[in-house]
Amino acid sequence: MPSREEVTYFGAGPALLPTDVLENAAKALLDYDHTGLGIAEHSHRSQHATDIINNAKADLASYLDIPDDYDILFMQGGGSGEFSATAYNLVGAWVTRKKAEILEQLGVKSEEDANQEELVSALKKAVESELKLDYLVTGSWSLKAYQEAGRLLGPEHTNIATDSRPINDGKFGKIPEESTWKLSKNPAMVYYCDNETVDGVEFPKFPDVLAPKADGTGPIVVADMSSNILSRRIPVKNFSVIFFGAQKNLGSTGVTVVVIKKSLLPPACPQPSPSLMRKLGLPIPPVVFSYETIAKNNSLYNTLSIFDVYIAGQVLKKLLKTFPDKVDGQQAIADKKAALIYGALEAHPDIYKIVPDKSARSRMNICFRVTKDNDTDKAEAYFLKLGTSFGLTGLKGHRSVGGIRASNYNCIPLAGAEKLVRFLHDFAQP
Ligand SMILES: O=C(O)C(=O)[C@H](O)COP(=O)(O)O
Ligand SMILES: N[C@@H](CCC(=O)O)C(=O)O
Repeated sequence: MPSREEVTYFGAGPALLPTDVLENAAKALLDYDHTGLGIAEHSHRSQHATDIINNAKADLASYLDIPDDYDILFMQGGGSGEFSATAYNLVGAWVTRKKAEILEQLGVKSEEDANQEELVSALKKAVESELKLDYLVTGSWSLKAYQEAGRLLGPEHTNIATDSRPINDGKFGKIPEESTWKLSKNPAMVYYCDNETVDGVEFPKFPDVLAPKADGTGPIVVADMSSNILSRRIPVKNFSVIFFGAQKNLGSTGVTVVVIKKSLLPPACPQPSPSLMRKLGLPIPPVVFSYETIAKNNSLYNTLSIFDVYIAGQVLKKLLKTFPDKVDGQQAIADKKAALIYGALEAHPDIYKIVPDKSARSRMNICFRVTKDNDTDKAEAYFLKLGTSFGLTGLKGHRSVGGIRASNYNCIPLAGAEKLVRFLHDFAQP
């Protein structure tokens, strides 16, 4: 049986966690902070829990330079839960904005003062003719998010603003030119997945076409950063919502983080009443997916896994200690590891074929095929077997696409990436 030190695990998530964090967490499971009670046993209503949440929020804000006009929520339900939550909450916010516009047109101050029939009828008309959610479909996860929105709202309210497959032989692997995107007029949100884990595609930078204008106005941008958060600097100000599951670059499976602009929360933007949404034929989020409920309760509307927040908090403390220049320091290492691995693959084009186009290659999930003697299946099976025997594990591609995938998350040490690079060169020898 190999020891922890002998294995470099390149799985796509859950992923490696720092050993010292796990050692401390193991102790905290038995006795948290000399209280004689483990961290998973303490009440989520205790001061300990509140401190853990507040410290993790502050450290995340510091590490990523998240401005004060954003809130940070810890939620449950994973990435898939957020596919639904973003659609529910952003549609609610759209209705709130539209309602304010209509009330102004009607010349009344508040919803109560309006003629209800008139208001509902005008809103219904707006929903039918204008309500759209835009999706940039560049891989399996953004496709799933788009499909979920269609399931919840009806496909007539969703718009694929761009789809990578038609420009790449029916497969994901490229990001279409921004000039070809068909964005809707004032959509409830423009949604994209910054890094597609399954397909190895990452946006090289924030899309220019979505950037706010000089006066600060611009589209409402929502991004899934589940698999590349904390690995590079992001222009937080350009986003209305950023979400990510913890289990790749932040911590253990069990919490999903939402970074949300406060202007989407009360008092600036309260969600419409359930009865209004029902009259409009629009869905109402389950209360645990309501951002305003979670924000109002500082992520403790219901029982949260404080143990998972604790681990995320410990990882953040470690990152802040390791990188005085915060996420820029981590970015330099992530980029270096990715460049080394891609370099080794490119050195043997007869054996390795990198799946995505060079312009959209992910630094986090390096997807490639292996062929020897014209036999890909045999070569990949042998690659995985041999890799495992050298302690290089978790390299199998996602079951939907096959191939090999080396996930280069934060916790893969440089030495681990270098070991993979040596293996790639050795394996390529005749
Ligand atoms: O993006 C990925 O990669 C993921 O693994 C998803 O965020 C996972 O989603 P859930 O399984 O948490 O729904
Ligand atoms: N993030 C993992 C999980 C996928 C899954 O749920 O199948 C991956 O992309 O491989």
